Parts: sequence; structure tokens; C-alpha cells
Amino acid sequence: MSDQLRTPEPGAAGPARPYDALLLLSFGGPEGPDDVVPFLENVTRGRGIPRERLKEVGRHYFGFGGVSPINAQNRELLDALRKDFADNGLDLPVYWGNRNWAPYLTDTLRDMVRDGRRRIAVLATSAYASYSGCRQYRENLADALATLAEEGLELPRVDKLRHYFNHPGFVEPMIDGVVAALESLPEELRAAAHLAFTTHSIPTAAADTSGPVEDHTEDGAGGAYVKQHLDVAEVIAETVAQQTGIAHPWQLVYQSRSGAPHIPWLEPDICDHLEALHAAGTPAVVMVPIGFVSDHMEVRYDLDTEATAKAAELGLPVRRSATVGADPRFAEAVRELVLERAAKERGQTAEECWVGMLGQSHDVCPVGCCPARSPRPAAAGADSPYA
Ligand SMILES: CC1=C(CCC(=O)O)c2cc3nc(cc4[nH]c(cc5[nH]c(cc1n2)c(C)c5CCC(=O)O)c(CCC(=O)O)c4C)C(CCC(=O)O)=C3C
Ligand SMILES: [Fe+2]
Repeated sequence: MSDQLRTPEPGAAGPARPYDALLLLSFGGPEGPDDVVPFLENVTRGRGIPRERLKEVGRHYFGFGGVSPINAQNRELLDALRKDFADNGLDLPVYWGNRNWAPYLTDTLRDMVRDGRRRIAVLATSAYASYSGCRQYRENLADALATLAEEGLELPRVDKLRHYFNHPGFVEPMIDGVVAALESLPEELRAAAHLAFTTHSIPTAAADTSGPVEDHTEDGAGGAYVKQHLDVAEVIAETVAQQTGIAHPWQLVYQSRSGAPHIPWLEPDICDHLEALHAAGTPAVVMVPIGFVSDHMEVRYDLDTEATAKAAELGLPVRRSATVGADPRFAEAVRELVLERAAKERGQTAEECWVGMLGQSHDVCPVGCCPARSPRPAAAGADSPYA
């Protein structure tokens, strides 16, 4: 981009300088029965998902009146972010755009450019590394930028904020949730209850190549995706043990498997895990959906409906602990992530903020991070074709 195309940064004067806006980038979901099929077509375009699986997932949405819980939750998070920013004197407008449903990312980004936003921090509602949880969002940003370029608009710079799986503002609300879920179990079952940390299953091939190249593995061990989840699970389990005085046994398990049956995905599935725990005499289980930022359909259906029914059939008492959602501590964490990155972009040092063993994740995804099956342009990374 030539210098004369660069305009001064309006509004980028406060502590978030050089950023002049925050974009909440999410998955999107249907808002009524007529939206369900077109939404699923958006999600699965070119992804090779069996028809039977799509019909099944469609049924989950229709069972909830065709309304995904995710949009209401993002609206709550937007409110929480705006309140936190206002209460803390941070004058930074917050926008919202989705990958798969309205408000679509491209439309939001166009609005932002028309509003004069030039330097945009992006928070994705996905906390961990993986193609689906990180690079795919970066590809969607690149697609949106390409569309705006075709329309002759001056492109803003977009920076995706670092992975926040191990930020205390993400982990602490989940710790409280686990303690509350344990307390809701009958007292005589509580002491021996297991914690089943759950996240979205992904193909083992995608897990093995998740994160930067140095984290990749070839043995199904799961790369950065599994490592990051294990790190969070361990922090939660240890802190819960300190708070309750009981070290509950725990395991990381998976849910929401999709794709063709002959392709290996991360296992065990939560339902198989519940069965195995029951067979081994475990008296109760708390399911802890650490892989999800809010109560997505995967949480409401796959855990609260399907896995809970499975547990009832087994006669195994289960609880599901709360996701972070719009917790004020998460809103505060987002503000800290923006200010931390802003300071670094200004060439200043920023205090690191993380819990667990892995340390703070990279700010800019390096080349080769979470590669796609077929390479496509991705913005906001070292391999981005955009500034
Ligand atoms: C890692 C991960 C996250 C967490 C990170 C993040 O949050 O982004 C996530 C989130 C979500 N996934 C969602 C919905 C869907 N995901 C699907 C399909 C897939 N997800 C995958 C992975 C992930 N997905 C994968 C590997 C596939 C197979 C197809 C492919 O390789 O791309 C399908 C198609 C049907 C099916 O196959 O299940 C649907 C409908 C919703 C919205 C829920 C709501 O409405 O509340 C959300 C938040
Ligand atoms: Fe998904």
C-alpha cells in the first residue's frame, strides 16, 4: 500500500493506540428454523461432511426451535465488553462479525472501514490453536479483506489477539464453575467424583499439526491443541483440589465428532468415557467444557442433552460446569489482551499474563502454524499477504 493511501488514525489516541477498534469474531449460528439449512451449508462448504451427520446436526438445531444459543451469548459478551471498556475509561468501539451467519464478517469489516477504522484488534471466540479454532478464522479475515479490496476500499490492518486459553480471566471463571458443580452433587458422591474435561474432537491429523511447527507431532499425540487443553485442565484440577481439599481424578476427553468414520479423530468420546467410568465404579462426574467459550450448541446438545441422557441411562449422576460466557473477568481479560498487544505494537514491553506451564502464546501465528489441508491465504499471521 502506498503512503498516500494511509490516513491518520482517527480515534487511535488512548491507551489502545494504535488500535482504533475491536472486532469480536465468532462462528455465528441460525436465528430461526429457516436459517438452519443455509447455515449448515455455510459451515460445511467444501469440508466433506457426510449427509447423515448434517441431518443429525440439523435435528439438534431444530430441537432448539432452529435457534443457536451462540448469537445471544455473543450479544451478552458485547455488552460485557462495552461495559468493561466504559467503566475503565477505554474509548474503543467494539464490533461483531461472524464466519457463518449474520452479522457476517465481511459486512462488519466493511462497516468498520466506512467508519474510518484503520487498525483493528480481533478477538476470536475460540481460545486454542487448531485449524478450525485459529487459521480458519484468519482465512475468513483474508477472504473479507479480498472482498473489500475488490470493492475498492482502503484496507484496514487486522491483528488477531493471542490465544487466551491460559489467561487467568478465562480459567478462573471455569474453576468457580467446577467448584459450584461439585457442590451441587449429593454430598456422599462428591469426594470420589471425576472431572471430565471436554473439548471439540478434531481429526488427529489436524491436532498433530496444530500450533507452530515445533509443536507438531506425528503420533496422534495431538500437538499444541491437546497440549494447551491438558495445561488448562491441570490448572483447573489443581486449583479445585486446593480449594476443596480433594484431588478429583480427571481426564481430557472429546465430543462433537464429525467427518467420515474412517478418518481418525481425537478420542475417547465423552459418552464412551462416561460408560467406562460407570463400569469402573465412579459415583459421579462433572463435565467441564473447557474447549468452548460459551454455551454453544455443542454444550447444550452434545453435553446437556446427549451425554446427560447417556448418564441417566447408566444411572450415573453428572453435572456440567459453566462456560466463561460473558463473565466480567473474561471481559477484563479481553481489555488486558488489547492493551498488552497495543503496548507491544507501540514497541513497549507488556507484562505477561498466563497460568499453567506453557507460558504466553505467540502474538502472530508463525509460518506453518495450524496448516490447512489445501493452502489458502490467511490474514493476521506471518504468512499473511496483507499488511
Ligand atoms: C475446534 C472446533 C471448534 C472450537 C473453536 C471455535 O469455537 O471455533 C468448533 C466450534 C463450533 N462449531 C460449531 C458448529 C459446527 N461445527 C461443525 C463442524 C466442525 N467443527 C469442527 C471443529 C470445531 N468447531 C470440525 C473439525 C468440524 C468438521 C468440519 C470441518 O472440518 O470444518 C459443524 C458441521 C456439522 C458437524 O459436522 O458437526 C457445525 C454446525 C459452532 C456453532 C455452535 C452453535 O451454533 O452454538 C461452534 C462454536
Ligand atoms: Fe465446529
